[in-house]
Amino acid sequence: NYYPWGYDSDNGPDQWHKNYPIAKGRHQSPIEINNKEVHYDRSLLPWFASYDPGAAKTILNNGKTCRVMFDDSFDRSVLRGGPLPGVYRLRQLHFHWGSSDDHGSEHVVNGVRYAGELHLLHWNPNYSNYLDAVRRTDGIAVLAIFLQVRKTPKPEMKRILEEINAIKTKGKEAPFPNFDPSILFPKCHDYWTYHGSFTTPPCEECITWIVLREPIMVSSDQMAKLRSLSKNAENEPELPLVDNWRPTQPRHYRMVSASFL
Ligand SMILES: CCCCNCc1ccc(S(N)(=O)=O)cc1
Ligand SMILES: [Zn+2]
Repeated sequence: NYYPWGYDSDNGPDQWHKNYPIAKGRHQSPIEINNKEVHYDRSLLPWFASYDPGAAKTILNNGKTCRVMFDDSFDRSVLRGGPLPGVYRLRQLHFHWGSSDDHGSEHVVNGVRYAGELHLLHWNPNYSNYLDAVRRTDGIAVLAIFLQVRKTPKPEMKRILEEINAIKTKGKEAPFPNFDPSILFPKCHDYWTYHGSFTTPPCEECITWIVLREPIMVSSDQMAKLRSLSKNAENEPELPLVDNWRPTQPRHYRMVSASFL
């Protein structure tokens, strides 16, 4: 009998491999990024995002995260440069967060956990579609940005957090027009990059990760807003949608390159 994966003890990250064997692969994400093991690669180029605000479509609570979907029917919003061989199309963005401000990110930097992590997912249009791209080692690129709690809220997060009330429960979706996610980027574009996987089932190892060194500052109230989402459907008992992060996975001699000294 089918039992959906999740983040609880009976269906959480330690159980995923039973239905998704790739979860025990050698190129899994997230990982711990330690300065001592990072390789400075001076050949790494800067990355560039050219996003069309008109590509933003809807915002959804899928019971696992809060996700904004974009029109990826052509090269309308793209990421290029950095470690990427060409342009990759923006398909969606989503978040991972904790049950309190002291944890919630998926990647961990020198032992530091952040309150959350924003993922912008892009796919390689050399492949016929997204599902084809997820079967390729160079199919997907995810730009990851840490959320750090400080007194000052990030005004650019307001637009997303205002929509939370419309998507409180699993399956709820609302229109989300005219949004350019690059307003969420930090000033500094320094990054680490390595080859890894989806951090949720099916855990395919198809992702070029681009993890920004500089976190964006959000307020504790803004994190509380994310935590006000529920993972249950409307007519079910309320279950808070929190701690939707996967613990770090073995690095297995993978090279983590840094674009900065
Ligand atoms: C075949 C279906 C592929 C899974 N598509 C959802 C998805 C997107 C992004 C991430 S993450 N957290 O690695 O960025 C996980 C799962
Ligand atoms: Zn993610």
